[in-house]
Amino acid sequence: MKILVKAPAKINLSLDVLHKRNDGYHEVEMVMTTIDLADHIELSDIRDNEIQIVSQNRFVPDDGRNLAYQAAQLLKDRYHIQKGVSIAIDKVIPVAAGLAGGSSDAAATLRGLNQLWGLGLSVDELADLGAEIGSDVSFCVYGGTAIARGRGEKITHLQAPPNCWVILAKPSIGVSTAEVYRNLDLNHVDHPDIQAMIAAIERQNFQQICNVAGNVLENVTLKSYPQVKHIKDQMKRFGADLVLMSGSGPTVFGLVQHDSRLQRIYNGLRGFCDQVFAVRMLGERERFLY
Ligand SMILES: C[C@@](CO)(OP(=O)(O)O)[C@H](O)COP(=O)(O)OP(=O)(O)OC[C@H]1O[C@@H](n2ccc(N)nc2=O)[C@H](O)[C@@H]1O
Ligand SMILES: Nc1ncnc2c1ncn2[C@@H]1O[C@H](COP(=O)(O)OP(=O)(O)O)[C@@H](O)[C@H]1O
Repeated sequence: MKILVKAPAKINLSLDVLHKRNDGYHEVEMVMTTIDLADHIELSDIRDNEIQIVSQNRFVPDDGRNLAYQAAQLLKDRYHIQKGVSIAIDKVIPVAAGLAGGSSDAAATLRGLNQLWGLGLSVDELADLGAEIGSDVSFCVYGGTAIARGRGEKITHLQAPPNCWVILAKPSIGVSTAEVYRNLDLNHVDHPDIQAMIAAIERQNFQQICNVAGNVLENVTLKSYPQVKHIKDQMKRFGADLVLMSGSGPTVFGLVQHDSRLQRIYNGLRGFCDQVFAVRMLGERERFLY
């Protein structure tokens, strides 16, 4: 049997880091939302009792380093599954981009194998398993829009932000999340107002969302990679309503409400940046509920 699952990327509308914890992780408070830029994953039964990763993308590991592999291994171990699976990843989300591509592949694999292997797990159980793989995996199991706390795995659902375009531009560098957190100096950060972001989403106030958005990791990545600053400046100049880096970067996203400005920003960015996407937020329309 074969199962197809969609693995959408996320952006962080706001990202705050509260403190460094004793376990080495950072306590965060983030507002995240899934966007219509997705990897497609095909899960197929195979004869041998093993996990195979198939991907055309040379940046995607095909062994135990792959987060989708880790998701399958976790389910096999926890539920004593004596079956094999082939995981074909059609990679659309740029790798090491701050868009949670690997985490979303892992989450999609958890959802898909739950079906393929008839495990009958609830979405909350899958999210708990996801937290064992990575901090962003629980959010990706649910999708939609949410506040993520703890190290990212404590999820509170929110309604979708008002409809708008999301323009993404990724410079041709990859960023290590661990390194960005390591270089963060919590004595010198401007904390975004997460409560104001939540209120703005609840009131469906697009302008207020743009006013209060912030990401404490942005300056860390900007310092090491001036290309990111250049993209930010250009996206602002072309007229995006909000311009912010997603997660640990280096992808920069712009929010735009009016269709008329979209083409201008997209074309302007394509002039000097290879990877540019214009997509919609998925909001809560495609929250995974099973
Ligand atoms: C920054 C964020 C924002 O959404 O996303 P990305 O930029 O990676 O997409 C996340 O916090 C990333 O989550 P994720 O990529 O799942 O992180 P993990 O694999 O769990 O951790 C990678 C490394 O980042 C650091 N880390 C991660 C999460 C956290 N709350 N504190 C940390 O200090 C740790 O050094 C850890 O070893
Ligand atoms: N399925 C996967 N897709 C992409 N990268 C993966 C995957 N599994 C593991 N990785 C590894 O995870 C690292 C982070 O990738 P990714 O999840 O795309 O970025 P980010 O953490 O910035 O959102 C990459 O360097 C890559 O080697």
